[in-house]
Amino acid sequence: MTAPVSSPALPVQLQRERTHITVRGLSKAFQGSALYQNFDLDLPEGRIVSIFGPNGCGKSTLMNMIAGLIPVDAGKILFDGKTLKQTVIGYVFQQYREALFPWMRAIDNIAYPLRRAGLGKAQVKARVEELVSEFEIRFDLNRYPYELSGGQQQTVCIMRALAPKPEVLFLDEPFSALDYEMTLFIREKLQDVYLKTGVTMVIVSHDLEDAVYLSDRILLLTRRPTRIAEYMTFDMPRPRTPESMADPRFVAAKAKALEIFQREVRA
Ligand SMILES: Nc1ncnc2c1ncn2[C@@H]1O[C@H](COP(=O)(O)OP(=O)(O)OP(=O)(O)O)[C@@H](O)[C@H]1O
Repeated sequence: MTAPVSSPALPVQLQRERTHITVRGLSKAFQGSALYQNFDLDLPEGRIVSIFGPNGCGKSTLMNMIAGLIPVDAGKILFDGKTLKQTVIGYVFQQYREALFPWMRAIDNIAYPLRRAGLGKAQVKARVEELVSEFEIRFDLNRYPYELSGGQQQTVCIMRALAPKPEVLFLDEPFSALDYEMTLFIREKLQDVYLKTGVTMVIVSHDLEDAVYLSDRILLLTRRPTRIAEYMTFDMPRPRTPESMADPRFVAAKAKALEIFQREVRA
């Protein structure tokens, strides 16, 4: 029997892996200095991939080129054979405080992309209610962003990004502005959403623990001009919990990633 492709609860090795995003011949330079030269990458469908590497190696630039926020100098990026314009994506910014519209209640922030896409009142309401139930929201979404905690604001950002049912969710350092308690909370929410929807996720991370915890694959980058140092697979079963961090498989994966990272930093 063949395992279904989109069943994130199954261990990765039991599932067939399909490529979702294909990056070919990507080049990018800033002020004449090459960051990426003829860079190739495949990102799997229905998986969580973290991007990790030395400071300034181009983690955010890579994700932002794939998400269409930064133009490429050369190269081709396709989503299941389609262009970015033909693909629904979601994006979660690092600075949640600046990402939400302060003049809109949380609920209107979440509904914003749906209204922009022209959905009717009833459809918007139904989708927002679905998200509220998926996220098991227990705070008042009629509040304005400034009335919410950092973790609640980041939750609203993630709900807004997921509202149009994106094929890919991009997250740029989603935990870096959060304290540890909130980091654990948001990680759990992201994992829940992933288990429920199987959405492909790409996460840029500064923190090795974050990079390993949620991921099926960890993309370790070199110093610039940036290449792939290693594209690790981490197939520890889900759901992962804070206790998973003491699991020998987690400890070993983190140690391996750290070793590669240190090698690259010293290179
Ligand atoms: N708009 C820009 N103009 C000039 N240089 C840029 C620009 N954007 C990024 N860079 C340079 O490109 C390199 C990669 O930047 P990027 O932010 O992608 O790296 P990063 O790995 O995400 O960094 P960090 O670890 O510091 O978050 C850095 O050296 C940065 O200074």
